[in-house]
Amino acid sequence: MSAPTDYLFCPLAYGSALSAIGIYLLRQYMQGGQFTTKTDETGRVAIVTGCNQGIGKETVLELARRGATVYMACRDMKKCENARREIIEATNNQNIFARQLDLCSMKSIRNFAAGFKREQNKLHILINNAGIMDCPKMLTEDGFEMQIGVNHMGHFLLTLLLLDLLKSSAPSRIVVLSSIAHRLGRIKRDDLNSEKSYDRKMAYCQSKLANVLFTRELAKRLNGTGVTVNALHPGVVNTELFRNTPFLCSRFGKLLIAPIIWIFIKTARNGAQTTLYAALDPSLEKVSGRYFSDCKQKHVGSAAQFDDDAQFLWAESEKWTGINI
Ligand SMILES: NC(=O)C1=CN([C@@H]2O[C@H](COP(=O)(O)OP(=O)(O)OC[C@H]3O[C@@H](n4cnc5c(N)ncnc54)[C@H](OP(=O)(O)O)[C@@H]3O)[C@@H](O)[C@H]2O)C=CC1
Ligand SMILES: CC1=C(/C=C/C(C)=C/C=C/C(C)=C/C=O)C(C)(C)CCC1
Repeated sequence: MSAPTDYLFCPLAYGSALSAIGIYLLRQYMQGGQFTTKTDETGRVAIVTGCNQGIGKETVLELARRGATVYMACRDMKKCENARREIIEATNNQNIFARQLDLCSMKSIRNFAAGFKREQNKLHILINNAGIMDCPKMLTEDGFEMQIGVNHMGHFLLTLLLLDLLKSSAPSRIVVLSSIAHRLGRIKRDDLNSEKSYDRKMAYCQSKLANVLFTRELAKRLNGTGVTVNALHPGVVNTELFRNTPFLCSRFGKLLIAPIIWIFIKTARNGAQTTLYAALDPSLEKVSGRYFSDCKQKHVGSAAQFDDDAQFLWAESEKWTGINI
């Protein structure tokens, strides 16, 4: 009979142990940079859009732990209330509020901003987090293609409606959740609303490029006001964002692809780290118009460096949403 220690010499056991350690280390590495700087956010007021789940919820949780007053701006009030209750229970911060905001509707956005201004006379942090990806062709209430409508136009209107409050509360920050996908995007000057043709993947990439171009143009316009605006890629994060991505949501995807992706994909908590860094890190107080990933400044894609595209998008966004500053 062989002794149990004989297994130590079995190549198969060695191989498996080394693979398991390798997979573990790779997964740890892929979780990315952590925001560990201690800050006290007591007395600071924040809005986070689309935060009943995913990266947004984890962002609110950490803001709440640090003492901030947070307005959770969500389209589904039942999901928002549940998340709010969980966050209050976990942090004992009672200053967390749930308010309705549907970025598919300019009326809802205007109602949210007006309601917020009736309740608060300060706003220090605006986090444009809500997003959708890969959806079939749909239009918002106001006739915008859904991905450019929610991811860019809705946040454009919301930000401009809140800008006076952000300015009077300076130093204050705007954080825009973009994506590495902006690198594949192109601003379709002749068909921004995808009326001539619609490709669901490219529509997402265009909307995330719009996030970076918006950040670029807004940073210029805010120069000297004490309000900064930065964009970021949170990493590839395990959230409901993939709900419309068929190859991942199919049985095949869940059984065969998901376990491989699991190695590379961040948890929502780790996906929130770059947002928290951009919103809170004291070293970024005067940094504006930049793009971050893994809690570090990164270069934007070449399509995000065209000032004339940024100005075109700004002018179109003003036209579509009927607001200008
Ligand atoms: N996960 C990832 O790998 C990556 C994410 N990102 C970006 O991060 C951000 C957060 O996404 P993530 O947490 O991953 O995704 P989730 O799908 O988990 O969260 C998105 C949130 O946005 C909300 N939302 C969607 N549509 C609207 C709307 N019309 N009005 C208001 N809220 C809305 C959703 O609400 P509801 O629950 O009601 O649907 C949800 O709370 C997005 O901007 C996304 O583009 C960027 C790169 C990679
Ligand atoms: C398939 C596959 C991957 C998945 C990549 C994905 C799914 C990227 C998604 C990016 C998104 C959604 C950006 C959103 O804005 C990894 C993890 C790179 C490596 C292993 C193979």
